[in-house]
Amino acid sequence: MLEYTNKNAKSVWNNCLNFIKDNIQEQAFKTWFEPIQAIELTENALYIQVPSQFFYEWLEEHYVKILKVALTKELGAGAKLLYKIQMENAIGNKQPYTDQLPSTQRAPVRTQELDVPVQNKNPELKNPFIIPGIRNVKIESQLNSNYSFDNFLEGDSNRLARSAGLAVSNKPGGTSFNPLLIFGGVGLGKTHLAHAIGVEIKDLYPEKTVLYISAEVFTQQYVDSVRKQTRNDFIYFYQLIDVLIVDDIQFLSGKSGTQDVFFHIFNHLHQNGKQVILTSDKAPVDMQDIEQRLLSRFKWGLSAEIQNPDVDTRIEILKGILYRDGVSMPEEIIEYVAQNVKTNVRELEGAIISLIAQSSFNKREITLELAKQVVDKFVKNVKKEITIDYIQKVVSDYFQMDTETLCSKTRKRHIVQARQLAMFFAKKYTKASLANIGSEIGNRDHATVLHACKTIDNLIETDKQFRKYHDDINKKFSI
Ligand SMILES: Nc1ncnc2c1ncn2[C@@H]1O[C@H](COP(=O)(O)OP(=O)(O)OP(=O)(O)O)[C@@H](O)[C@H]1O
Repeated sequence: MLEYTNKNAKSVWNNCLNFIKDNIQEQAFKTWFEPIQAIELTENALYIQVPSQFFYEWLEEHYVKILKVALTKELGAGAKLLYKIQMENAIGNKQPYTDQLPSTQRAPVRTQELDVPVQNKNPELKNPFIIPGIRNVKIESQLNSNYSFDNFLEGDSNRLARSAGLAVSNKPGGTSFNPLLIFGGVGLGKTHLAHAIGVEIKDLYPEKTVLYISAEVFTQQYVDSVRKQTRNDFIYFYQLIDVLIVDDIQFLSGKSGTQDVFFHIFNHLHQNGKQVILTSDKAPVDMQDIEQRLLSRFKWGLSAEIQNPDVDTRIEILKGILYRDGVSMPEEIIEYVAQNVKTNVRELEGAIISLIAQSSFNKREITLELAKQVVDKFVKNVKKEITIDYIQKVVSDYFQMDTETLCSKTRKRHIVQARQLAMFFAKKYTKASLANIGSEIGNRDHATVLHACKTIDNLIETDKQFRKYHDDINKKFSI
């Protein structure tokens, strides 16, 4: 009887596959349909087995319509598709077993059955942090213990983000700040705060699995997992985390595969009351090439901005560094440095450290005169860096593309506009001729550069969003 049913399930499924194959791309068919097994047919319901929960979610997300059409053709209007999820490596059971789920038409993706902690089912998953061949289920947090709340000075510029971070640390997953998105310009302390939250949680809740990862490393791991066909392990791994901290989330921009996988991981964690902390160099509203559904999730919790610190906070930060390094310095020198290095905290740190170094190497007393020399050099050096190369880098970083793309021949509007902005800034901030600018930025002629500058002037006048791009980037050059 079972054999008879199996045979029917298979033939019904085969017919469905033939139909699906004709309607989707070959690679998608291979990836998402070939691994499926038809396992049972009861009246109007077909049970299929899929290799993972992620697989199920993907099918429901992307292929539910075509599945419905195919199955209705085979089994009539009341056709139902039911999924069984294969759980590999179950404890004490070498045989795969399944969790069962109904098909939906974008109904809730998760059901009770799926909420069973993945941990227990898959103790041997591959940890993307571990070199192949070495097994280790213990997840290292990758946190930097030098970054703590104690040495993250509070000021008006970061009060909201810092307080929200503290609240999240005290009750990870239990506040409405989930996700907590910390955003702000370069070198203002996002990474520091993100680590501090993780370190504090580890102190308060040592049993929680906390993981800090940059979006860049996350992307590399995902790409590797696709290459090595360990995508499911990758997803399982991330679903084990209690507190996931992803730094520089804007890096996911334009990477639709990684965004997709992150979306699923995010949903899993969020629905299971796990805490997600994200940092970004822009507010969600300004992120480009990030899928809407992901952006809307970023906005579920709290987006807290870190701004440039005011002079009082800069003084406190400098004092913190001096205290840490056991160096004393006259108040007027600290104030001088704080008043003159305004760009961001990283540069403030850089200036005071070079001042300390200068004085100790040259065995000179730290005087206001020495401070002036160092700061002058420091600030001037930063100014000197505005070259066409630097402009191309800043503009392409801002739009999350590489400089090759910026300079390419493409006519895609957003790339053309980024290129035109780079030309515009090159004209504004360098002494290079139009012809020179053109030849460095995409090998164009002087007329193209002239046209670019006019177009940008015009866009700044007429397009509010574009003006914001211009102003954001311009800030990076005006020191
Ligand atoms: N409020 C603060 N108190 C003390 N140190 C700070 C503060 N804000 C930033 N810093 C220090 O400034 C430096 C730069 O901070 P961080 O790396 O966290 O910046 P970021 O915003 O993540 O920058 P990026 O966008 O480049 O990644 C770090 O050394 C950090 O410790």
